[in-house]
Amino acid sequence: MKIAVLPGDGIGPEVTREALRVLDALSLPGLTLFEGDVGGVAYRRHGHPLPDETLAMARQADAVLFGAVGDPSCDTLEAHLRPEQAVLGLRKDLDLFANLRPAKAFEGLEDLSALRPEIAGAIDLVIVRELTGDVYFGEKARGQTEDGRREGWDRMAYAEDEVRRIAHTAFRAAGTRRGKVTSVDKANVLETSRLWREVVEEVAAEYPDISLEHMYVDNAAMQLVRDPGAFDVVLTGNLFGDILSDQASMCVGSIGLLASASLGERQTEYGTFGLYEPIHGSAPDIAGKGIANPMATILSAAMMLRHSFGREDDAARIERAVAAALADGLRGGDLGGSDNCEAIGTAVCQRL
Ligand SMILES: NC(=O)C1=CN([C@@H]2O[C@H](COP(=O)(O)OP(=O)(O)OC[C@H]3O[C@@H](n4cnc5c(N)ncnc54)[C@H](O)[C@@H]3O)[C@@H](O)[C@H]2O)C=CC1
Ligand SMILES: CC(C)CC(=O)C(=O)O
Ligand SMILES: [Mg+2]
Repeated sequence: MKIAVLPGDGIGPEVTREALRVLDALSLPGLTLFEGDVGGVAYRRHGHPLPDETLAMARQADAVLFGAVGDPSCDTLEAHLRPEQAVLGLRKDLDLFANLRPAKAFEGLEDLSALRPEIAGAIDLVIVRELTGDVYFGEKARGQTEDGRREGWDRMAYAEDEVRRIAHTAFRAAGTRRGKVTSVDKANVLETSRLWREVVEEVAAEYPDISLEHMYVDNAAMQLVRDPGAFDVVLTGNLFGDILSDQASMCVGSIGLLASASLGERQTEYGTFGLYEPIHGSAPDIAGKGIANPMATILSAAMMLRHSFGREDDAARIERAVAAALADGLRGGDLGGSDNCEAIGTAVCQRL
């Protein structure tokens, strides 16, 4: 079982280190780790945020464990050299079109949610976000209007097959959960969304036992804080899913808690090839202080064991250990506490 470890920038290396300690504590047989440069650190060492050797390492692995990329000192670089291009490039190159972002209440954490405890306690949803299309990957440019004003544009588009495959992912996921898909779009305004809705309806016909509702993204943002417990599977595009998942994290308690799996169709001898990362970024404001919450990355490693290595028992062990650490009062700064990154990693290891 080969894992390409790509820690990246900012708090990426800090949280990845703790996830690796947890994996190490499980003493899994046959695990081999390879580490590669990615993001701003790769740009400085190799002149590119996603060097060829890193890409080759990811392609040859059975799974990728990714920290985060992003570095304010790179913000003025040409777009294709920005650190963020590394994660976008990996997702596209590896055809990881299905991004699963589960958000579930932790017992004892309801009071730390941005929502009232009785509302927060009911949250148990998964955002199924399309990850290789939409406005993130559309043609983009800067120019000038005819009357000389600066303008910038990004093309938003989805082809029907792109919508169809992510819709199947969502309906299959709903079949293993509470049987409900909420497809989130902006079909009252966007042509892209009108096609999205049409194709989702076609796919829904193949899943008669799953209920489907459509919701505009502005309403979805509101409903997510009004009654998050009403959502089961949220199916949406790249841009809307990015925004709604950060919002969902605060319904649970913190962005430092939400994990993700980015999957495609490629199968290895152990499971589905995937890339696993916390939903947060490189958090430059707290980087280097050792105070980031590594739980999102640790939970991403659990998702890796489940989806890429078929080790459900070990995945559940990690998830129980994280829940137990929270139940025992472990709190990073993001949750108003003072436990540092390493202490949280240690606490999770002790509860495996
Ligand atoms: N997948 C990736 O690599 C992502 C990269 N980014 C990049 O990260 C950089 C920073 O972006 P931001 O918008 O600030 O988002 P961010 O998610 O890095 O941080 C937002 C806020 O949440 C806090 N935070 C995030 N993760 C935390 C953790 N584990 N523990 C405690 N606090 C945590 C940060 O300190 C900050 O106040 C940018 O360059 C951005 O492009 C952003 C999101 C995802
Ligand atoms: C570089 C960004 C597109 C990454 C991000 O914000 C995300 O995937 O959540
Ligand atoms: Mg994001």
